[in-house]
Amino acid sequence: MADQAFQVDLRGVVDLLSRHLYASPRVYLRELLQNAVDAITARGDGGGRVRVETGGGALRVHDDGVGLTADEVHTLLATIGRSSKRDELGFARHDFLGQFGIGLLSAFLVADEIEVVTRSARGGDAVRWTGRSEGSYRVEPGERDEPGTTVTLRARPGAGELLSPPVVAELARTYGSLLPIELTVDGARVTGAPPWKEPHPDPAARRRALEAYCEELYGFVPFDVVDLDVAEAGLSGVAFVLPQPVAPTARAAHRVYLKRMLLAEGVEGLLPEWAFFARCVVDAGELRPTASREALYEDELLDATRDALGEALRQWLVTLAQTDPPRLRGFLRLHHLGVKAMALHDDDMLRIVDRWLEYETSAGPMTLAEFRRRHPDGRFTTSVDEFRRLSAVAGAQGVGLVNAGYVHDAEIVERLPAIDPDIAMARLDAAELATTFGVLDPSTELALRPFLAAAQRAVERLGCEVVVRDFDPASLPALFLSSRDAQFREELTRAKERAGELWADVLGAVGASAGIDRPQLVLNHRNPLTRRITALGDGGPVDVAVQALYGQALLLGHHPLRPADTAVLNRSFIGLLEWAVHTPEGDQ
Ligand SMILES: Nc1ncnc2c1ncn2[C@@H]1O[C@H](COP(=O)(O)OP(=O)(O)OP(=O)(O)O)[C@@H](O)[C@H]1O
Repeated sequence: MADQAFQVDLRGVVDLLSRHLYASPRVYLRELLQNAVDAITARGDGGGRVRVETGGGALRVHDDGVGLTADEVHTLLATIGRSSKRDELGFARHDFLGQFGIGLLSAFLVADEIEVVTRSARGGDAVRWTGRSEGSYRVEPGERDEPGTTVTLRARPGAGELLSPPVVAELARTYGSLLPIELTVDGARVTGAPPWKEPHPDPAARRRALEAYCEELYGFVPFDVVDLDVAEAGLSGVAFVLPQPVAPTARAAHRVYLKRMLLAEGVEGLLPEWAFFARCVVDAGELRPTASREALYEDELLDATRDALGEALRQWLVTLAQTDPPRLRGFLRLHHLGVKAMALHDDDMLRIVDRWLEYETSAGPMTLAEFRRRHPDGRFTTSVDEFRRLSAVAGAQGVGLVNAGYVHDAEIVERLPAIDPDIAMARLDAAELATTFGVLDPSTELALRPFLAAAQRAVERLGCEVVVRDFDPASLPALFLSSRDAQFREELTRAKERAGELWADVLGAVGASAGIDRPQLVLNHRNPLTRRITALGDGGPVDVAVQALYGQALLLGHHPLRPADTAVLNRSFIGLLEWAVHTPEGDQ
């Protein structure tokens, strides 16, 4: 028995295409334009015109391309999935836009009947092919003098809008305005050269034209325009640098043309992720579309292209640093996050960050390079809270401090030796600040002994050690210092409680050698209030006052509050209230 061919009801296939392949029925015009351009390419004698005509509820697309012979009409237009544009291996033939053999079907998204009148440039008579959406077609002699093809669609009920003159004109402009042929809609020319290839009298004029193009497309005047060229991918175009900061998580969408036909306006993944500060418009001859022709096909070439485009943007930045530092600073103010992300892997970017990006420091905002010049022995903090807490104290003591608490900052500072091995910036160990606090003179120290003993008792249970020092700023009554060493020791204590005897001994030995180093509550003798508290006599509220200073120092430093801390904070507050409003005994 002979093999039978499948019978396919086109309505099911078209339904499938419209639901799952194409984002919108608007693509029908793109597919018709694509076929017309491919036919012109196939004819191969240069020139070529495509005329689109609207009116009377119908759409006509005329091309002076290669056309089809009667035989070709039977094989190509009657078989879904049959394309004349693939070679035996199934790869897309390089010059064509189409390759899958389903494009023409998309016309059924808007019409129930497609008519193709065609005459082959290779000879033979004109042929008329009429296909219907339920799957039947008819071939008969057609009328046409010149080689080429005319496709006619009549709007199906409900699809009239999509074939109306203004919508057709808009669709033709959207998809086809960069096509390398002459495209007209009802006589009006739609096509022109890509704006980045248009000739201009001088660079300033070109720049103004591209800015205007960006404003028309995206609604913003770009911070800068970067030319893009990736020979491998046959790609050219421009990147517009955004004039506003954007969230790095916002997916950057680019306008991509393939062989001068618009692929989509919102193509993702064209640039490396860090380059979220740029929007591109590019045309590529070698990149491949997915079957829906709405996204780029992920392959090695796209990978390599992405890298090359990233390199172009990186080069732009390096050049800006060399030629126009004020503009570079302006750029960094907007897009420091992207640049910092680059600096994690790229030495040139790291140099730019080091030289040009301003950081918060204890001596005001300045670049890391400037900071190192002023404070060869400076320190950095790895959290914003720690910086806020300690910068005034550090500054007052001549210890330079950089806030490296924001995203990527600590890693960046730690990576600086990659660009200069002599750069060594250490993390701040909060306890080291205490050692540079001014000590009191011996007689004051002696006089404070009884107070210190009482103060120590008041916070003993909280695992903290009280010291009195003399430091700036005088407005700060007390400071809580938890050194990493101290945290290490706390961890040890906890581990010891968990571990068995054997390990406890080993850990104990480690602990002993680490020295006694508890978190410190440093009371500031330069602060008038603190000074009055240290002078409180036996009957005074030393307990609650010291606990209140402890609580306040914790809050000020954004330290996490343990349940015991919260309890002490409450108790001291109530205690102080009682002192404030207590009734002298005689009045009762
Ligand atoms: N305007 C035209 N002039 C000449 N041949 C055409 C024209 N339109 C369609 N054809 C022929 O019909 C075939 C099928 O067209 P269809 O649009 O379905 O697929 P395709 O363009 O090959 O691929 P794709 O699915 O990627 O668009 C084409 O390969 C081409 O040979």
